[in-house]
Amino acid sequence: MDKTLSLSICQMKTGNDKDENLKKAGEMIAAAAGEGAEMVVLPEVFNSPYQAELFPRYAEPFPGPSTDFLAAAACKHGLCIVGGSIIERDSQGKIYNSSFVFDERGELIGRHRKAHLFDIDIPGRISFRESDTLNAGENITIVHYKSRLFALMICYDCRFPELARAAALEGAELLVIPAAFNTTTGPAHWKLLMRCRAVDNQLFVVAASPARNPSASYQAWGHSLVVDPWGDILQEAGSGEEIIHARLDFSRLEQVRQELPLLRQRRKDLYRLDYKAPGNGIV
Ligand SMILES: NC(=O)CCC(=O)C(=O)O
Repeated sequence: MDKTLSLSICQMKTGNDKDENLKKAGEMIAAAAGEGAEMVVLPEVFNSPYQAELFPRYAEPFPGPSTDFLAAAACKHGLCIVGGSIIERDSQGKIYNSSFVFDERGELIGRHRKAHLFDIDIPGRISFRESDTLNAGENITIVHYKSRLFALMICYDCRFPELARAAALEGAELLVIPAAFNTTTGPAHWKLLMRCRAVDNQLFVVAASPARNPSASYQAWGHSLVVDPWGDILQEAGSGEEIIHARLDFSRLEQVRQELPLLRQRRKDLYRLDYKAPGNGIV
């Protein structure tokens, strides 16, 4: 079995025009494919502005224009696309922040609805309430791809270590996290959290941010990252639009887990994590 996975993160600048956002994503996916990516990861809410009051206006069903676009792009370039996230409207009219994953045949292989909604209030700095317009997802999401298991989380989900630990206990070797931290919490916590999740669970972390857009109401932090199971940063973007590439070598994960066998050394007689059985989120 091939022990490597070549992946790219498209740190794209998003704006108000959905068609333009899809066009930009298409160009960046094509460029990543040209570099040999087997998996391409887009940022959180890659097709619309990240602005809670606008979510209902940009929401769309599955299947819909954005997921059709992702499936077609995956098929055209013969790679797996983790389609960042979009605002998904279900058949009852409820909306979610959802990530859809398509394999190289354009088949849906996973969907994660953001489980922890981003509701924060740091006076004078940033206030955001996803729960004013969004519903929370109810599942831990693990996706099979090329004999590997990866967990899907969306942005604020990464702050909840139990979610990542549950995924690791279920065999995930990679956390894929479409995200959009901001210029208040980003410099303080972005890299720290991504490295912590990697080190706690001895797995790869791939975190995809939008590029900074000075005219947006929400200033994304950027700095998309790939972290290895030792906590080393394999790649980091700046704040502007760019594509970063990394080759994940899963023999490194085996080595770290063998040399420092944390997952086996847990004291299950002292503590225990209960969680709902994960799935691929496809209903
Ligand atoms: N989109 C989000 O969930 C933002 C999360 C964030 O910025 C944080 O600090 O957490």
